[in-house]
Amino acid sequence: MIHVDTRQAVHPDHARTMDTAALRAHFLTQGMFRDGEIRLTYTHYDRFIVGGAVPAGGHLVLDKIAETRTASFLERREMGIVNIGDTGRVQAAGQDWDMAYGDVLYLGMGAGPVTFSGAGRFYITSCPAHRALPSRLVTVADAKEMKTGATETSNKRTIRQFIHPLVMESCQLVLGYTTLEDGSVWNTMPAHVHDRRMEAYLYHGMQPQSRVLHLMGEPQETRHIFVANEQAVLSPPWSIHSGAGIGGYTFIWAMAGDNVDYTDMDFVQPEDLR
Ligand SMILES: O=C[C@H](O)[C@@H](O)CC(=O)C(=O)O
Ligand SMILES: [Zn+2]
Repeated sequence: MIHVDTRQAVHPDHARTMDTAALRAHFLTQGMFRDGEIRLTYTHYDRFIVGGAVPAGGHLVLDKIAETRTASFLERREMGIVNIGDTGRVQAAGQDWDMAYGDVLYLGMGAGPVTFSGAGRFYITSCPAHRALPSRLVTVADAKEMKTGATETSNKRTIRQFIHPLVMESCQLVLGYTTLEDGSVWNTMPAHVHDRRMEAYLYHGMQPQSRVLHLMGEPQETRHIFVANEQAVLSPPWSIHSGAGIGGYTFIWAMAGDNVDYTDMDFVQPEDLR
């Protein structure tokens, strides 16, 4: 069973009028990881898709969805998959890959139906592509690691870049994940925006009772969303995306847009946030 939820793009003038329920309905995705299901959210920001596939020992096939009106999901798209569960298998284009926890799989345009099996909890990201590039498994050892932040500023963390020009080629997709050091709580502070690219943050590795206070909105018009484990926030091009957690967490960041330049960010210092 494949379930797709569509989210329209929201103008920042509209977003600033929203109450908590409306902010959550437009920008938060909940319940993506359910046993035996593929659950996707299609956002009109850069036509990005995020979702979950939990085969729970069975097989799940992502072949096509009505929303793209293409013969196959990947006909004109590329995909990045992160396994946030136990070892599982992904099959596409006559190849199969065993994915351990934390591994990332890139599937190029035209790879055909995608089959998920095993004990994996697969986080799916996808965006339009303009040419077929080779599919590739990127393990944690292959990723580019970046240490940033400091204990004094409560934001010491490791950023791992997987689908990134320094590691491999993609069309639009840029993806990796960031893990907070014990006792550090803040991600992406100082905050930034990049109007050229939308972004999605999937928070995971959290205790069930824990929450991340995710910050969004224009830098001088911020709002917050309380996020639970395995929920994602869709970040519009005009929005900051930053957060502080009650306990430890990891978040998968994925972007699409005009460039694949990870360093292209317009920073906003804390004193300029409102
Ligand atoms: O555009 C890049 C993204 O927002 C993230 O990679 C930032 C991040 O992981 C962090 O600062 O912890
Ligand atoms: Zn960003």
